[in-house]
Amino acid sequence: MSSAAEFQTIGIAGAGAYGAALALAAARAGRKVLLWARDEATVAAIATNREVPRLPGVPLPDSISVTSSLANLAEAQALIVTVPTQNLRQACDAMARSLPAGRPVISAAKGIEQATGLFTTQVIAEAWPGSTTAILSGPSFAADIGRGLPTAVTLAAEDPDLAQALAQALSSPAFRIYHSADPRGVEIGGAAKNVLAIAAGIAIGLGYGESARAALVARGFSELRRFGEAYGAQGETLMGLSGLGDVVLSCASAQSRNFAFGLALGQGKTAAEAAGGKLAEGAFTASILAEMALARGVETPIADAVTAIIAGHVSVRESVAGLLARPIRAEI
Ligand SMILES: NC(=O)c1ccc[n+]([C@@H]2O[C@H](COP(=O)([O-])OP(=O)(O)OC[C@H]3O[C@@H](n4cnc5c(N)ncnc54)[C@H](O)[C@@H]3O)[C@@H](O)[C@H]2O)c1
Ligand SMILES: O=P(O)(O)OC[C@H](O)CO
Repeated sequence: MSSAAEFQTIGIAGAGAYGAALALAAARAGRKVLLWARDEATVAAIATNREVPRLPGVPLPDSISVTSSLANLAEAQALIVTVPTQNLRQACDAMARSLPAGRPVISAAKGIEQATGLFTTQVIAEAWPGSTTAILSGPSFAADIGRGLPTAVTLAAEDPDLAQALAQALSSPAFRIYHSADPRGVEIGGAAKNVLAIAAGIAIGLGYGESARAALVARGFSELRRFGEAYGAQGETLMGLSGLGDVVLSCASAQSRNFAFGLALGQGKTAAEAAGGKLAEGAFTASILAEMALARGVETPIADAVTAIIAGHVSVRESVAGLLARPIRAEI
C-alpha cells in the first residue's frame, strides 16, 4: 500500500518547459525537487537566473535544486521524465546506468516511439528494467502551470494505490491530479491528440473556418477512440482529461506547438519551416500511429493525411480534398 508521505523528494529528468512546470508544481505541493538537465550550460543558466530558459519569466523557488549529475537523483523517491518521446529511451538508458531501479518513474511525454511503436511507459520499462512505470498527461500548457493557473491532469499506473499516492503527493490547489489505473488509455490520449492538433491547425491555416475545425475535432476524436480501444485503452479514460480534455485544448489554441505547426503547414510552409525549431511531438507520432492503426485494421484517415502532408507526398489541399471525398457513411 503506497502513501503520499513516501514521496517527499521528487526527481525531474529533463529541464525543458514541461520539466520546469512540473518542478514548480511539485514544489508548490510541498515536495523537495531535484531537477536534472543533461548539460552543464543549462544548469549554470538556471543556477544564475533561477529560471529555466524554456520557461522564461517564472522564477524557481529554493526548494528546487538543479543538477547535471543523474547520481544526484538517487535521493528522490519518485522520478518524472519530461524529455521528448523520441529521446526518452536515451534518457532512461542513462538513468539505468546511474541509479538503482525500483522507484516509480512517471512519463510526462506525449508520443509514440517511432522506431518501435512503443508507448512511453513501455519504452521506460524496456530501457530501465525493474522500474515501476506511471504516466502523467492531460490538458496543461507549461506556461499555465508555471503561472499557477488552475490545471487538471491525470496520473495513471497499473497499481491504483500507487497512482493515488503519487497524485496526492504532487497535487496542489491550482494543479489537480486525478488518478487512474489505465496507463495505456492515458498515454494513448496524449500521443494521439498531438496528431489531431496538427490537423486542426492545418484546417485553420487553410482558412476553412470554425465549422471545419469542429468537424475535424469530432471525427478526429472518434479516430482516437478507435485507435485507443484497439490498443487496450478504456473508453472512459479516452473521454477524460487525458483524451477528450487534451484534444479540446490542443485543437483550440495556437499556444499548442502542434496546432501552431499545423497552422504553418496550412499556410503553405514546409514541415521543416513549420517546425521552426520547436518541439511538435505529433510530427513524429503521426506516421507510427497510422502504421499501428493499419496493423490492427483501424481506419485513421486524419492521421494518414497528416503523415502524407509531413512527408511531402501530397499537398495540403490535395490531402484535405481526399478527406472530403471519402464516401458518405453512418456516423457511428
Ligand atoms: N510544454 C508543454 O506545455 C507540455 C505540456 C504537457 C506535456 N508536454 C510534453 O513534455 C515533453 C517535453 O516537452 P517540453 O515542452 O518540455 O519540451 P522542451 O523542448 O521545452 O524541452 C525538452 C527538454 O528535454 C531535453 N532533452 C532532450 N533529449 C534529452 C535526453 N536524451 N536526455 C536529457 N534531456 C533531454 C532538452 O535538452 C530540453 O531541455 C513532450 O513529450 C511534451 O509533449 C509538454
Ligand atoms: O504545445 P503542445 O502542442 O506540445 O501541447 C502542450 C500540451 O500537451 C497541452 O496539453
